[in-house]
Amino acid sequence: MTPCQEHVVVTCEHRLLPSGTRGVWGPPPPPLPTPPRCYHLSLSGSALQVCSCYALLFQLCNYTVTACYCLFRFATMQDMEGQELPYVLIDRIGGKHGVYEDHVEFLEKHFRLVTMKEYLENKTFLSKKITAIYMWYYKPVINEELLQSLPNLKILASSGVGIDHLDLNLLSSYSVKVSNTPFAVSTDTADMGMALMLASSRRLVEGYQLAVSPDTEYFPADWLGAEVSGASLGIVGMGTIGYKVAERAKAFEMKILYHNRNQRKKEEESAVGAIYCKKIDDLLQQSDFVLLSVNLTPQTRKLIGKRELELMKPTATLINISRGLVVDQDALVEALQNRVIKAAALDVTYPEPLPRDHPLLKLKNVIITPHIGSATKKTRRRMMENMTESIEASLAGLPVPNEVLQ
Ligand SMILES: O=C(O)C(=O)CO
Repeated sequence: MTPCQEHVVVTCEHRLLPSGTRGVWGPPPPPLPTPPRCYHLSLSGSALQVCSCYALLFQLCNYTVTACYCLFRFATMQDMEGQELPYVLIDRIGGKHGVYEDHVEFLEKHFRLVTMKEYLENKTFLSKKITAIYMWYYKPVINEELLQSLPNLKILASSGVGIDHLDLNLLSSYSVKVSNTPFAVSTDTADMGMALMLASSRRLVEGYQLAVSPDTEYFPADWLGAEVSGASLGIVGMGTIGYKVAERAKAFEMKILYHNRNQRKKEEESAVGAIYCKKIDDLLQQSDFVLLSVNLTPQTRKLIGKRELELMKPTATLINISRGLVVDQDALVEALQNRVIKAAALDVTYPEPLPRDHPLLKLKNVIITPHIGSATKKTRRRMMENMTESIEASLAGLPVPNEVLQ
């Protein structure tokens, strides 16, 4: 027998569960007032394997199993015969901001996907059907008009960890739950922080330009980088991503300082050798690299301004993998032009992309990447799977994995 999937929950009932009931955690629903009958469930692939595995188990225990209901993660599931898949609104498939084409096959096993275009063309029918929004990279844009038109909307699953693009109060006023994918993105985003730190300190972009330019002298003595190994790193925002950066920095034998709303547990600090700075100023004054990995909130908006940049060492580099608005960008341009700090490495800016004539694009001591912290194939797939799980759990009335709580 094929082994069952992880996280399988099965309830067996001698009657079919009421129509519309999906998998249930906890006690089975009350029996229906109709006599027991044998029902055929249309299940395929791993769902069937899970069911037959449990059916056998219950038969062995002398139960007559007529309906076997299961809910499981990461498994192919086909609904009961005749029962519709949940209608889920997406912006579009493919293109610049669309759901990835190679995710569609998976998604369509779980949902009836409705693109924005389709929705607008057939609003009367679809507005009552849609119970979830799958928000892939900030699309579709959510506003009051859309929320008003979707009376049965239960959940908005947003890709990535940042939720600064969402009005949580508005969503909650429509009783819509929100989920994100913080754990799926943390490893890659931490890697990106390290990549930016190394690229900036060792002048990788300039080095590349030098290497491909036939006219430039190759090893000028004044063209040296700074060491990452052994240097001090100040992490502002020690959440999942910040902590993963610390784990990586430990391998580079860096001195790690961090500033966070709450101090981490002692054992977590000692595992990476991180020292807590209650005051951000202390971290700014002592760090060779300052890495920003905070969420963008009203409290962190322009957290790093002229005053904070002036507190940093003139040899320091600012790395931003959080959100552009955490930094006062005008103040940063000025600080970089006047060598108040040495350099900046930014995966995020505002706006994104920057206008082509923006001064940040002209400075040699800046490297910029186009917000690619989580941009790997594996991570994007995991994000999509996490979003699917959250929608399914929410529609089944179960606790929602990665629910964003206000
Ligand atoms: O997940 C997010 O919000 C990111 O910006 C990752 O880079």
